Amino acid sequence: MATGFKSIPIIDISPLVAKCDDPKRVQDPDVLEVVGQLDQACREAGFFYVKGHGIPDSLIKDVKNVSHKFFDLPYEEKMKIKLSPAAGYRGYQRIGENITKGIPDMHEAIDCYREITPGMYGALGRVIEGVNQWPHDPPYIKVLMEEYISFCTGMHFQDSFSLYLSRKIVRGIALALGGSADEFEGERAGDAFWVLRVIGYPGVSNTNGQNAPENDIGCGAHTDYGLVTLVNQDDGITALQVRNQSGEWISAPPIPGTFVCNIGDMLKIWSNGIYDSTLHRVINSSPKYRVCVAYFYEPNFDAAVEPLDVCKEKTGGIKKFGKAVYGEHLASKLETNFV
Ligand SMILES: N=C(N)NCCCC[C@H](N)C(=O)O
Ligand SMILES: O=C(O)CCC(=O)C(=O)O
Ligand SMILES: [Fe+2]
Repeated sequence: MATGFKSIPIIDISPLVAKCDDPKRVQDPDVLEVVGQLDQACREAGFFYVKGHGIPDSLIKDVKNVSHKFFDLPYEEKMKIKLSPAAGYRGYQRIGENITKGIPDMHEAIDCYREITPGMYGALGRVIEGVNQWPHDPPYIKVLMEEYISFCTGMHFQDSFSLYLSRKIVRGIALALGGSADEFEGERAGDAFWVLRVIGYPGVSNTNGQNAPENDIGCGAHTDYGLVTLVNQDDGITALQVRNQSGEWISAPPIPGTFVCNIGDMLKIWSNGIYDSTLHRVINSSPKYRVCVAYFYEPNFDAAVEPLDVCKEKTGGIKKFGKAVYGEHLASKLETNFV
């Protein structure tokens, strides 16, 4: 549950990154220290910064630079990869196209999802079947984003997984909940779905006069849908805000070299509400155009999600949530996000 937190903690996860596959990790004091910090941050804010994550700083910067280059292109150029239901909701959405609680968001974006081939998940997967639409300009955007996705999700390297940042964080969270490290492997998230949103938020001076926005909300208050989100935001602009239990909006300013990490709806269910998917929103009140590359690490597309026994025991033995299917949750969001 989000408490009255006033700031968002910073966690150096390097011991977890280095040792999370070591069977002796549960006796390692450095790993246990990180696990304790994760537990506290997830209980109090549902948000934390991660440093010591191992993703090269140059790549973190390059994906933002290439995103700026894309959003700088003329509207007609960007519309060549227009998102549509027929394209599996993949591609470019113009400013105001994404709707949050009935209000158009003042952002533009490229939405990408892990590829779903026809029939892969039967009727459940149909809405999102398709391949990602990448622009031809800037030419290297596809390669760069795919490399970035590999670092976040995992890469097969000589028969074993390596560099899988999200999976490592989720392993730490599984231990923090009192479960085994592989609680979110197998049928739960062993074949994780993912989402990448390349997002652009106009600055206030860019939208004066004729293009005056209908509102100043870059992205309205929402929760994320899956397990954990890794937010890679532009340096120098404070725009992301997180709501605490007193209803105050706490800023999450960019801290160079870190990601902002937050809990999604499926982890709220699995944890039986011990961790909450905290409401957040984006308001870019700076004159500068802001980009954010948000990576969402999700359960298996067809995962049936219900409170873990270990979490139920900790919360009085009562299930606070019924069963949800991740793919259904995503589909219901897509229906209301794009009308
Ligand atoms: N895949 C994720 N999590 N996307 C987050 C988008 C949040 C805005 C959306 N209109 C909404 O209301 O959810
Ligand atoms: O732009 C940001 O900092 C966060 C974006 C976000 O919350 C989202 O896309 O779900
Ligand atoms: Fe979000």
